[in-house]
Amino acid sequence: TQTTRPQRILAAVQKNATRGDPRSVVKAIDQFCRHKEWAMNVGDEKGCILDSVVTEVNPATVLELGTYCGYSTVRIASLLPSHAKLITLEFDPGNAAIARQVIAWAGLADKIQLVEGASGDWIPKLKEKFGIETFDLVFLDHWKDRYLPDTKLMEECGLLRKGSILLADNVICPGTPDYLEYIRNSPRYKSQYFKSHLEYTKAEDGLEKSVFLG
Ligand SMILES: Cc1ccc(Cc2cc(O)c(O)c(C(=O)NC/C=C/[C@H]3O[C@@H](n4cnc5c(N)ncnc54)[C@H](O)[C@@H]3O)c2)cc1
Ligand SMILES: [Mg+2]
Repeated sequence: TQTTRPQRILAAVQKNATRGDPRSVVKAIDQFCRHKEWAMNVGDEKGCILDSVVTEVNPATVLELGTYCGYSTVRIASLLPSHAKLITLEFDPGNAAIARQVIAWAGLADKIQLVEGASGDWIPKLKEKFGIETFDLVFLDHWKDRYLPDTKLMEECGLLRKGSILLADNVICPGTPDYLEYIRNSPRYKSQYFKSHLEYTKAEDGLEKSVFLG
């Protein structure tokens, strides 16, 4: 019977990556997606920008919207300080199941809380459920029409503090026009665009980094 793309990604990790070595998991997925089968991971080029933002922010609390197979989850968590926690939301059960195994292979299960459910349902519950005050860093990489409503929801739920960083993937391709318009024109954010390319291709894409000003 036919496997799914996430299942093929997990197989590539289990075949080519070293257990407990997050960077080898990242490398195995990038190799597979570059040479065998494209997939919507943030990828290595934008991944290096992601790494630099994570290293600069050195966050104690991270929220990721849209786990998919766990590529960026593992990439971010591999750079976090020991006490830091990453919560990642994924509503597709198949993707969540694969991501859990990718995260386990990387040896990062104790740093990552994968929540199976929709961002709109879960963002209002994160404080009470996980004892989170605010997030130091949010990585947005889920359905592009959810970036804006979920950002407004995070504001309303008091999950952002002065200095919280939002990092959004795909602001050019597929594109998130309503989010960009809002975040670039809001007096409550200071934004910066990092030009790059759509993962594993030559098409333009980029990350938008925004600081919440309170
Ligand atoms: C035209 C065109 C099409 C596609 C591309 C290529 C391209 C390149 C990229 O980097 C991309 O990130 C994407 C993209 O569409 N990403 C969507 C990612 C979804 C994952 O997140 C999950 N999810 C989606 N909404 C939610 C939600 N509310 N709560 C919880 N999980 C959610 C889904 O279950 C998936 O696991 C596409 C480029 C150009
Ligand atoms: Mg993306």
